[in-house]
Amino acid sequence: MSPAIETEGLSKRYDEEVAVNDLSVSIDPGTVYGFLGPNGAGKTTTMRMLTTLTRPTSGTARVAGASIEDRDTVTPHIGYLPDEPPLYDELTGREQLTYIAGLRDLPEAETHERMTDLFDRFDLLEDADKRIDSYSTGMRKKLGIMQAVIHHPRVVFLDEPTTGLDPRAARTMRDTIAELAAREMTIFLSTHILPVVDELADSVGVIHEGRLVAEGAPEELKRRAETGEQRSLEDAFLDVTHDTPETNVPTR
Ligand SMILES: Nc1ncnc2c1ncn2[C@@H]1O[C@H](COP(=O)(O)OP(=O)(O)OP(=O)(O)O)[C@@H](O)[C@H]1O
Repeated sequence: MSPAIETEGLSKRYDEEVAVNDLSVSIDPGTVYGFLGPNGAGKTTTMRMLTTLTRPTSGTARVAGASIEDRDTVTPHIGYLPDEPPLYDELTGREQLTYIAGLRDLPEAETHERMTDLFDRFDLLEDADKRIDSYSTGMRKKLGIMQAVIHHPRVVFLDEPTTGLDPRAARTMRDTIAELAAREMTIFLSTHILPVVDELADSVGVIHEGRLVAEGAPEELKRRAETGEQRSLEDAFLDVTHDTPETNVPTR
């Protein structure tokens, strides 16, 4: 079974700033991979390289079996929910999804069926025909994930998917992520919300100043290597990123 995501020495430099430094990971299909790191650690830059939106300075990566240099082969197999979902404010939610499904060459009947299911699941049926410029932040986020998965991609990249959602919507988002993973979708999940990672991730990578500083199952990261003592994922995160509890790392 070839990895869903595989990177080898992936690096991105902006002038003097090394945003991502020699990143090598291998992620199996059907895995939820929690990608953690403090602000400015290199998470978004990594996701932008893996989704072919920005080119690496050096190193290679394959996503869903194709090189990220081969944008046309990669993009049909991936979905991406960036921090700010790319939406057309003047469209309605339904028009936006129809447009995206059209770009993805999804047949009309399937589009209709999946759209109805997604609007229902995220409790947006009543708002489906309202213009996006009337949507709240949480509603935009919901529509953002809907358009990231409507074509049933093999690999989906989610940047802070639960931020801005109320508790019920956050629950729906977590349930949806778990369901997608059960359907063999690979989820690359970047978030600061450690309980979400703790609940969903099969594997966790921690990036700090562009480098991968820890990787393993959440349970492994929580177990102190030397003593076997259990600690929280928050403690583990703060430890490997050399922050202290005073540095205001959001955990909810
Ligand atoms: N277009 C750019 N030009 C210059 N520097 C950039 C650019 N994009 C990112 N950087 C820098 O690269 C580093 C990594 O940024 P990135 O956005 O990947 O971090 P992040 O882990 O996603 O952070 P956050 O959690 O705050 O979203 C930061 O120091 C940032 O200033």
